Amino acid sequence: MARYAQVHGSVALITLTNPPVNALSAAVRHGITETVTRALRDPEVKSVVICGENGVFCGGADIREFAKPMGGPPLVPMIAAIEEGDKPVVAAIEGVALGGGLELALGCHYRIAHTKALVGLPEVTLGLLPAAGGTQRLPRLIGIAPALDLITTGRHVAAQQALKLGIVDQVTDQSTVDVAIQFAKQVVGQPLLPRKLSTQPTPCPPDVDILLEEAMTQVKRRARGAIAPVACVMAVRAAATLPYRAGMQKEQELMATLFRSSQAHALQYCFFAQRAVGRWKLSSGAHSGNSKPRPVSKAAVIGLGTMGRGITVALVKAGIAVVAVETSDKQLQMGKQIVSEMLKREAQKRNETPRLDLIRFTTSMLELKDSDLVIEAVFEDMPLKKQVFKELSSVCKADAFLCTNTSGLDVDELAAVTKTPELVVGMHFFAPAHVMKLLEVVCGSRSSPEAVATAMYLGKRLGKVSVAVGNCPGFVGNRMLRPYLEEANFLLEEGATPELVDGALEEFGFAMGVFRMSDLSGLDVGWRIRKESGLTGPDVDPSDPPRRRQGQRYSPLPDLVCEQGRLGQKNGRGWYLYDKPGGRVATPDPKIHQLLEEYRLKHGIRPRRVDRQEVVERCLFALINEGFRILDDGIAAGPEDIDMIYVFGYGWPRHRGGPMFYAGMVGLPKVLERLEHYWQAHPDVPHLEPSALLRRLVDSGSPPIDTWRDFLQRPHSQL
Ligand SMILES: CCCCCCCC(=O)CC(=O)SCCNC(=O)CCNC(=O)[C@H](O)C(C)(C)COP(=O)(O)OP(=O)(O)OC[C@H]1O[C@@H](n2cnc3c(N)ncnc32)[C@H](O)[C@@H]1OP(=O)(O)O
Ligand SMILES: NC(=O)C1=CN([C@@H]2O[C@H](COP(=O)(O)OP(=O)(O)OC[C@H]3O[C@@H](n4cnc5c(N)ncnc54)[C@H](O)[C@@H]3O)[C@@H](O)[C@H]2O)C=CC1
Repeated sequence: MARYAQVHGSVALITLTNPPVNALSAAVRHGITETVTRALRDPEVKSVVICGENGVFCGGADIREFAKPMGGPPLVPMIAAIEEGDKPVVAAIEGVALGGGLELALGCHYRIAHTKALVGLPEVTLGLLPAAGGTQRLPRLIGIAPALDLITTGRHVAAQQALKLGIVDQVTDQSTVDVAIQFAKQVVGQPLLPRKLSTQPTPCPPDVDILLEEAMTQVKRRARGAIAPVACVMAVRAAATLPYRAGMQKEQELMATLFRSSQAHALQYCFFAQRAVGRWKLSSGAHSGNSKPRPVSKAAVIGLGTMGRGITVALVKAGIAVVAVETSDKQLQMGKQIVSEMLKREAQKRNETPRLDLIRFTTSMLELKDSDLVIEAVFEDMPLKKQVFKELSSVCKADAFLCTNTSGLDVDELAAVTKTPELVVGMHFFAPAHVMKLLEVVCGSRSSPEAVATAMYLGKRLGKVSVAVGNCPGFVGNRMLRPYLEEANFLLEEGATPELVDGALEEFGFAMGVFRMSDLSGLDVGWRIRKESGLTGPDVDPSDPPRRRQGQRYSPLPDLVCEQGRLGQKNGRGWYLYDKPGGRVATPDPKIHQLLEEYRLKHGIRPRRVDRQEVVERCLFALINEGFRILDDGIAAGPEDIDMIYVFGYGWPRHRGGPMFYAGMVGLPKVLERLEHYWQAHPDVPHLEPSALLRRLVDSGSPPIDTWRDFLQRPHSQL
């Protein structure tokens, strides 16, 4: 909808009204078309201001409408009618002008923004391009290079920078609408043609072809298989090389292809899933709507290792005071130095002063007595963690939240040693903790709604996507990772190389294949866990054949690699060879190939040709299968939760929507058929046995992903 008012006698004020972000729904487009026509026809009206209700100009097209047949007036002629009119139209931008919202503003003759406003063309993040003239008008306004940057990244630009780029004409910290109304009165009578962007030539540098070629190469490298960024470059090329009309034609053609693509569906699913996971619900009936977080102004971090340092930095960046505890002065000094450097680097990036004053470094737990919330990040060792939790329970104030960053240990077992098990939750960050956007909030069986709400809200304050999960070994993300890693190892046994497996997964869209990722994390981490669980080392049952453990197929290959002193990137040798210890340049290592050949010979394995399709199916369908089990066990509330965990924590390509969405796209019957096939070939690998939920869904006709919750055996039971 759009409200119409005549102000100051001669100015028509059109206000978009569609809370919360004034998205351009059919009703709003209808309202704009009608009110603009009225203003242009009314002889008393000399100029027009368009603004949005509640301090938000417009969040763009209504994304929810994309899944339905399009009705109402289309955006392109609506915006053209504004631009073609003979009365000056001023956009008064408060809050945001994004996507179709900015395209609407670009059709206006002038743009005035509030200092706090943000503008941008984020369509690429939804698998689309700005198809209401954005790819043709923005380059005409600000030039090819900056337009390419904004359109291919979708990044938001703050008002001051928008002014520098020439996107807006004026920035104000007063009432934007009042300033725009005054402005609209002043510009009456001034020539309008130069303000009609579609009539203007695109300013092109002499080397525009090279510029566009370089942009295309760069975008293809970054896109990891996403098609929208490539289409964006093609559309901007059209703005540089074709007249406006032909450019618009190209924009529409490219959009038509993108609009129907599975990638656009996946990215739009991610947009809503990211917001949906914030609305958590526990089996007790408590949910985000009825459970209030408690404020956290003083936090504490126990252990300043890899994770503790990142968590400290994340807390300080959010303005939260931290007491950081280590075991010895030496460890403390080392932690302090690294945290200080990290904070300085972070502050430098944002042109701010590092808030080192917010941290108190200490070796004494007694300093925790006024902390509101404590995050434990000591070694992954249950007896040690229990000892720490006992101590926390006696030194902290009675209502302090006690959180653990364990990557998979039992949160209930830790809670049981405290006096306040209801205040214990898992806050599972991902490395590097100040960068990675995911936080798994692990709800123990006794965690109170207030504790869950506080951890979820704290995650949000730290800029994370917080997902509530149940308590089981590995929670959601790491539990699903196990079959993925195991399948990758089995493929090496059967004939693949690390580079073949990684190549297939990187072609699928992962930033890093499984072996490069393992090298980065450190191969000794998994080795230690396998030793502790008796899978390798002196505790192995001597009656187990070499490639079987606890009745299942087992690959000792990763153990052999570690035994050779190859610990990954950190010491320059792992599944790959690196340029130097800690170096990032990975090259295939003939010694690993030799190790694989000798291993196969020793175990009588005849290597066979493994193709990329098998890599993707074995690794990813095994991971997805575990995802179905997690859903059925009530460890994740819905497929969106799993998908957001993989997109934000494990580098799953967003344009494939997350593992569960991907399964739906591939087709559940196909996933089931391939799992059956591989399970028959490898009956000693239980994770290949199709899960009961997958079978139920296929038996029920493979319903759409948003109805899967109706088929769960124990919905939310562990949350
Ligand atoms: C051949 C076909 C031709 C089609 C032509 C298409 C032409 C185009 O050019 C296409 C487009 O405009 S695509 C849309 C581009 N706009 C965007 O991507 C902005 C999306 N929104 C945001 O970034 C943040 O919500 C924003 C920054 C705006 C606000 O952030 P907040 O953190 O304050 O609030 P959120 O929690 O994100 O959002 C509040 C509620 O609003 C919903 N929402 C936001 N933007 C929407 C939008 N554009 N359409 C529909 N719903 C939208 C959002 O989902 C949330 O609702 P709940 O999920 O129910 O909480
Ligand atoms: N490294 C990773 O990628 C991830 C690790 N985690 C989990 O985070 C926790 C910590 O892991 P990392 O930081 O990698 O370990 P780390 O080995 O780098 O650091 C552990 C730190 O805890 C300190 N510490 C040990 N006992 C202590 C005590 N009683 N009081 C105070 N400090 C003590 C040690 O001196 C050391 O600095 C583990 O539970 C791990 O499973 C979770 C997510 C990712």
